[in-house]
Amino acid sequence: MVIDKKRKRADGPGKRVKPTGANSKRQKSNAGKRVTSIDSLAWKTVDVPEMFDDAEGFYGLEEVEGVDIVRDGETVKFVAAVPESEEEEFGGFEDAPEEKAAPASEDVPIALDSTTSSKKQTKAQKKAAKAEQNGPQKPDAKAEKKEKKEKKTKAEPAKGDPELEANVFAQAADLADAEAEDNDLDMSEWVPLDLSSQMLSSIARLKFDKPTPIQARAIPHIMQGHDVIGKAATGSGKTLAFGIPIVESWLAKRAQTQTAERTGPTALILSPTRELAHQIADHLKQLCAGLTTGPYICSVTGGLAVQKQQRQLEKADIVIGTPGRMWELMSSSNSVSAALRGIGYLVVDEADRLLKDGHFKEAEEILKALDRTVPGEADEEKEDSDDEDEDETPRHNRQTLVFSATFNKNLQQKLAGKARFNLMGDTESLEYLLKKLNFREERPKYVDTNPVSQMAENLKEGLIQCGDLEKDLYLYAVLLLQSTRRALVFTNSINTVRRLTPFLQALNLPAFALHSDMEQKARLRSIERFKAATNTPPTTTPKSGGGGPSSTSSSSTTSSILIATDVAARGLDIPNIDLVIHYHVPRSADDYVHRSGRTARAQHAGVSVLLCGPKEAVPTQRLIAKVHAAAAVASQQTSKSKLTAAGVGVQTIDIDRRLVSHLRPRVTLAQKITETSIAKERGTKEDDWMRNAAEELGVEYDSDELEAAGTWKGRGSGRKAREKEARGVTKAEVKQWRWELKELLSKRVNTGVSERYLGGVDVEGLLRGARGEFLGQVEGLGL
Ligand SMILES: Nc1ncnc2c1ncn2[C@@H]1O[C@H](COP(=O)(O)OP(=O)(O)OP(=O)(O)O)[C@@H](O)[C@H]1O
Repeated sequence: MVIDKKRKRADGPGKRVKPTGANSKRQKSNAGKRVTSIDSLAWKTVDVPEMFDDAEGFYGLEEVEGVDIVRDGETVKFVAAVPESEEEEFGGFEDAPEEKAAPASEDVPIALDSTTSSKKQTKAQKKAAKAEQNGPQKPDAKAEKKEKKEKKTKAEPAKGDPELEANVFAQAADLADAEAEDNDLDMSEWVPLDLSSQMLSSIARLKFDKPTPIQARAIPHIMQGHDVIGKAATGSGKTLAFGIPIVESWLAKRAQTQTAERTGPTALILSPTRELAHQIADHLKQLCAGLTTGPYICSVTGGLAVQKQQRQLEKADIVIGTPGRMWELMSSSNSVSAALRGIGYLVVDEADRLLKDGHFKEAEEILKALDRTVPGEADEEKEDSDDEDEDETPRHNRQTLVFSATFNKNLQQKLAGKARFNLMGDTESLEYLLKKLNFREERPKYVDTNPVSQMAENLKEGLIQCGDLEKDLYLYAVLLLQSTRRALVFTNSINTVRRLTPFLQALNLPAFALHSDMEQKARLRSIERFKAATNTPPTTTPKSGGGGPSSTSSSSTTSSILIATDVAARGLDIPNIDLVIHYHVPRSADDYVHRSGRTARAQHAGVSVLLCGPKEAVPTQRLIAKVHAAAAVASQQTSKSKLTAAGVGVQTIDIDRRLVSHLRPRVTLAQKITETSIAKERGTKEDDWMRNAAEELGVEYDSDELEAAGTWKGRGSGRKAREKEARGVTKAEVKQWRWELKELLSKRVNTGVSERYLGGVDVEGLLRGARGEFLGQVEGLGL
């Protein structure tokens, strides 16, 4: 039957339907078919004889076969075979006559009667059951919420890319789901940043309902194509401030090319430390986890297999690397360098650190390689511009983004527009490197969200004065007194990390080490263990009649402790670090800011405590005053000179010395055990080394003789003597110390400190004078 016979249509070609049978009524068995709209039928163009080519009304004729035309009251329906791919989606006709049920069969998967397909039946039943569980209001509420959100976020489907369009709708639905789960996650504060709905959905999955100030201010500049220098307090979300626009750019590029084919890396992110590089990669992966298709992100750092990283680099869209390994790979492969010359973004994270500390040379080489003009690679425009002005005109088309919590002050003034970069002077300065970065714009956008303070808002700071040789004791006291989930202890030397870790472990504290001399895998393992440790304070076993820590594996309320050098000072974002202890005072104000910034991140609270020897206290107060003075003056509290003298911003903590003295016997035993084991280990290593050297020289090795010959009284001789003494300690003595320490740890320390702070102190018993001296309530560190 032809329903639209050879007629010319203004809105499209003519159509005719060839029904399967003469019966125009509902078919007896319509198994495998369904009612469908006329436009979604499988129309085929009809070959029209040449003679009709130009004839009025004879072009563009289409026909379709195998369609039943069914009269349904006053209307006509088209019933056609369903393509296989759609079978799963089909829900069955509501009005199908029950008695016409077709047998459920693989070959006839779609029946007019919903009861005939066991598969669909189960699906429908599940759906119904879910609806029942959710209650009748839920679907409507969800739809309402979704509609509201779509309006709010102005989510527009990407045009012209059906896959992306489908993704956008899927994401919008996911976003609604994510929101529904999270009750009222209102994402409206992200709207002014004009992000894609895919991106909004991914951010919603992270439960970040609003941008942080640095994100709100830096993202629009970056998305408008500017170079940006961003300064914001530690833990304020700088990673996503550059990460979101980079991923957005990748999504846009992919939508434009409409192909899965790679177009080379989009961004290179340089990080000063390996851990930070891995963390940035993880953070960006988390951001992209909500995308249907995300960029391939890889980290390129020292300490891990080069070959694997080379392979990953070949397919990477976003590369995060430390300068050393990055340069190693770039200098050994032209194709890697060539691919990176096409990046859209170069990010220098923790710029001020990256450019110091031995990274400078490699960073400079990388920058040179990125800007190198290679015959065949350079386009004419670039070559012309090189001729015109070699120094001033950037030879690339990338945006440069530089971020840190601290930037040198002169630089800030210069960036504020008072002067051009002055290249005379220290070549290893940040200024010099910024010049080397070869910004695309003459003046990059400078975004400073904390012009007066680099410290996190919710950070409390304290300083404890103690004897030079009492730092171990006070470290232990602070760890006991300050209830924490995770504590991070900073030292200035690798040897101190090596000593403090077993020292705290001997005291039953869960300590892990991190320093640059460790194998990379061990470094990552330490961080993982530190992170993995339970967040709930360890349980304590009350002992009868006394106050003090319990006999459980940990005698403090800290679930894990990381002892680290400054390798952990920058950028590391580990949740639930509530306490940072500066066992050694930081070397600079910036180091203080970054170390302390490992706590009180992302609006959480945290405490930073400095342990200062007698000579360290005054200069440290001054150093911290420097960090705080600007903020205090800005808030007009008092004059700058007064502030500096008073050491504003850090209060002195007076821990009751009687309490500390109660801990001394344990600390002394733990020190002896640790030092003996380190000395023995070192002695064995030294001994082996000397023996090998002697063997190579062909002389006889006699350790006593050699030692006597090499005896000197200079620097370090005291340590040598102590080590020698420690090496002489017998196994039985060490065993005895361990037993004594175990005994001490199993007894409660009668400190009188409130139960809250010493995990199970029998305060009431102490008040009744049950045992020992009651020292009064100590409210933690009083911070
Ligand atoms: N918009 C947001 N809302 C809530 N939390 C966020 C948001 N953006 C980032 N965060 C979280 O804040 C924490 C700190 O972010 P990030 O590590 O980027 O800080 P940072 O400014 O780079 O710190 P640092 O200067 O120490 O390197 C991270 O755990 C991150 O997941």
